[in-house]
Amino acid sequence: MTSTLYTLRWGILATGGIAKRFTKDLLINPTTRDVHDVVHEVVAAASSSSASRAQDFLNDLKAPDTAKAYGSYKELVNDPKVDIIYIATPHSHHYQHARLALEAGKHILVEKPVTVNVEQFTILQDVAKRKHRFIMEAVWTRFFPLSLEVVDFIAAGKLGEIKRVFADFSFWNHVEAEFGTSHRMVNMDLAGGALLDLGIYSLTWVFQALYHTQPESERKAPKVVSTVSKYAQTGCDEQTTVLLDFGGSHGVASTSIRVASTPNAEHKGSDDVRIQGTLGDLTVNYAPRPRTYTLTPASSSSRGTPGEFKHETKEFDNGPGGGHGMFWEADECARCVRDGRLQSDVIGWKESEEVLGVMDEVRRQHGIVYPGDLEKTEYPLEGFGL
Ligand SMILES: NC(=O)C1=CN([C@@H]2O[C@H](COP(=O)(O)OP(=O)(O)OC[C@H]3O[C@@H](n4cnc5c(N)ncnc54)[C@H](OP(=O)(O)O)[C@@H]3O)[C@@H](O)[C@H]2O)C=CC1
Ligand SMILES: O=C1OC[C@@H](O)[C@H](O)[C@H]1O
Repeated sequence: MTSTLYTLRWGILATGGIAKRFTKDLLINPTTRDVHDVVHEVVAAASSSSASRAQDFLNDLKAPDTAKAYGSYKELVNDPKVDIIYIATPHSHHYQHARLALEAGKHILVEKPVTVNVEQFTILQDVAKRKHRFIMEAVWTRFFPLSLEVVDFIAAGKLGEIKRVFADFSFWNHVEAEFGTSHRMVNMDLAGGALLDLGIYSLTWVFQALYHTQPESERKAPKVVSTVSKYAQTGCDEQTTVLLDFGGSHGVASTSIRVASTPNAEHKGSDDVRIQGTLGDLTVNYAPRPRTYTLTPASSSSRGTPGEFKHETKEFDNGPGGGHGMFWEADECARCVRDGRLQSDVIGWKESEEVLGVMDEVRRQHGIVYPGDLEKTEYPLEGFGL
């Protein structure tokens, strides 16, 4: 138990949608979520377009007056007051921006997916080791108390042997009208497509249940087959289903930007995640930002060993203190940096790499290649605002 309060000093790289949401969470007092060992300070933010955009961002969020606004990412990563950089640019740009921050000696939290392919992430790991700096992929879902409890429940064997996992994260959109061709969701120049943006959450649940719950030495990459429908206007994947075989246990990870389990705001379909073990079934209401899970034991008459749990739905507060739930991953960064760790156990480098490996394989199976320099590992490259 740490008795002193550790402060992690953040620099925010980019000022778009998720940067705003994450920074708002950083500014919430951790005691509102019963966290008493770490605290966060927003020291600076940078926009690639102008310092005034970064200043507006800080003002809108009511960041402390001392927070600096920069008009370039380079200035931000060279600010000696910043410990860690949160990289919130489109996925296409993560590798170049992560590299920029690491090379400047900063720890990094990189939005999902950490890079567009395994090759790029492998190089980031090498740089992090060389510089002795922390990197984590910002898969915030994994740090929700609900996720941690579900993973512990499965790892303790309480659901028996997990045989199947179905996980979906999808949006119900009129793709042509709402995303057109330039929105980052569909724009190949920004590594768009359902798989990397949303499907990563479906894969996260499959991996949480079938990979992370195994002892580290027994974790193995799954066999992968997949089907993809492409968006006619840009060629990105608009609907992807991946079958994963973990040595006889199956995962089905699906994603779509056309249809979803929430057709409209009032009416929701079934839960997004279903985990089936030999002792029972566990469903989770919503893949990225879970709030409830429901346990259903298998009928004891059909089993030698009945599960030691009852049918119940458990509800969690997924946004204490008025937040969105992104602060839990930030708390993990603070503890890892405080303790001199280069990676987290909750989403370590190997697991991010395996998930990315599945996405690489799906893209390989369907000939999806991001254009220009997006898949390259050379650094620095022109055109990334460096
Ligand atoms: N964890 C989560 O829940 C979510 C995660 N994400 C992830 O966050 C990342 C960013 O998504 P989001 O915030 O929605 O995206 P936005 O388009 O809202 O913001 C991206 C920001 O990146 C900067 N940027 C730098 N270069 C470019 C470029 N060439 N084109 C566009 N923007 C550029 C801009 O900031 P500036 O002008 O200040 O430099 C821009 O505002 C993605 O990787 C996505 O997967 C997104 C949504 C939710
Ligand atoms: O990470 C994400 O989760 C929520 C979605 O709104 C967003 O598009 C995606 O990037």
